[in-house]
Amino acid sequence: MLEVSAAREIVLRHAKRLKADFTALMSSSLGQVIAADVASDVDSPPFDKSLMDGYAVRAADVSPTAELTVVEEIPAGKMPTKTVGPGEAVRLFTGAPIPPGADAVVMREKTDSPSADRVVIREVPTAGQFILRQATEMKVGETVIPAGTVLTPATFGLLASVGKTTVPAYPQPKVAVVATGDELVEPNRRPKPGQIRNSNGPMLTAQVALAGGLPRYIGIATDREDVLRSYIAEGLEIANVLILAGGVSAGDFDLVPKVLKDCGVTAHFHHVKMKPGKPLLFGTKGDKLVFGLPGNPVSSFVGFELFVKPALRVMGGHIDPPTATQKLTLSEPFAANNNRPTYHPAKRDGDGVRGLKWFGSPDLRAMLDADAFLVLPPGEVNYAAGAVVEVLPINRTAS
Ligand SMILES: Nc1nc2c(c(=O)[nH]1)N[C@H]1C(S)=C(S)[C@@H](COP(=O)(O)OP(=O)(O)OC[C@H]3O[C@@H](n4cnc5c(N)ncnc54)[C@H](O)[C@@H]3O)O[C@H]1N2
Ligand code: MOO
Repeated sequence: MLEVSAAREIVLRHAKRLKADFTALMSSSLGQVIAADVASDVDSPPFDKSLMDGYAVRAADVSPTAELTVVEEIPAGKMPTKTVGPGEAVRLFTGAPIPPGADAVVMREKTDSPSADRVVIREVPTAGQFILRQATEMKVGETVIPAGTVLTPATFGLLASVGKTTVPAYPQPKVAVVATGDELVEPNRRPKPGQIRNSNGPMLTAQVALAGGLPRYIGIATDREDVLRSYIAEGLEIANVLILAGGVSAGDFDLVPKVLKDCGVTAHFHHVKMKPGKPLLFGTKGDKLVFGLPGNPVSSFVGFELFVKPALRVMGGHIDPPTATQKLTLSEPFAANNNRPTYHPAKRDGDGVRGLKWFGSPDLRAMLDADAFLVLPPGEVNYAAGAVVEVLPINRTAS
């Protein structure tokens, strides 16, 4: 059976970055990755500008208690029309251009104004003070946002300052989600005897969104080949990635592997040496990726984190698949005995981590507090508090 690392390599070999397209700067594009370097079309600031409200002066002119003639007033947004000569000052405001001749700004609080055209300067300025030189932040033609940058609020602001309202970016992969199983009803229904609610659908669509994909929930496919076939066909039609949850193991009603094959999907693996989530299937049809996640909710969750999420990150143009594990110290003793490498729900605890109480793959409730998994080797483990363990962190929210 394939190790997790080998299975992930197979997935990543098939996950290709999507073709970049122009994206408007809207909240829905936050998190997308910019596909080409963005250069500035302006100097910023475009002129030497004042960092304070006050007076532009010639530093060499100003002795303690110098009185200067105010020759002009420059609000932000206006250009100076006069040169500051000896014994002269210009009244100006934060953001206003520095007039020629001046080489320092004195804050208004350090001055007195005996009349509209006179100012007494009560501090001796150093040359250059409170002046932000032209192009300190960026020069015309300079690359200010390299390809690979993620669209964040700061990126939006920077793009706006260089005149961009759209930018080439990798699209978010579209991900169709299908739940399978005759026992399932949607969450707004009361389950009848033998039924349970579909928790994987909402959980997986949320995981897709958090991983930077665009979820498209298709519905619950019953355990009939024709129904499953039509859901699979729809998913393959509308999305870059199709996720099915349930129906992938060995039962008579576990139809997913067979129907995927009928639909032209080539399976690359169908079992991974891990717990939970062993009967996980990965296949492709052309450039579409297909994941058959085992139906137990925590199996689906772990399968998504380990295999679907790295694929979505690559497809969305992210540079590093964000599934690296970390070494953390256990804050409490932890013991387990599993026959396969196991991902056990855990919670980070200060600088350390602790294993959560969990009875296995159907126990989604244990995930309520989880923000990581302990990555446990197979066999018996008996760790004391303070032992260093491998941990797979998970994002719980967008922040
Ligand atoms: N003979 C074997 N039986 C099983 C094997 C095996 O290798 N041989 N593997 C076991 C393992 S491990 C897992 S995990 C499960 C996964 O099986 P399936 O993917 O076929 O999942 P189902 O049988 O459809 O469901 C399993 C379990 O999860 C519940 N479920 C399914 N979908 C949802 C959903 N959308 N929301 C909430 N709960 C869901 C379902 O009712 C079942 O209880 O197979 C073992 N069996
Ligand atoms: O691996 Mo299954 O996911 O044990 O429950």
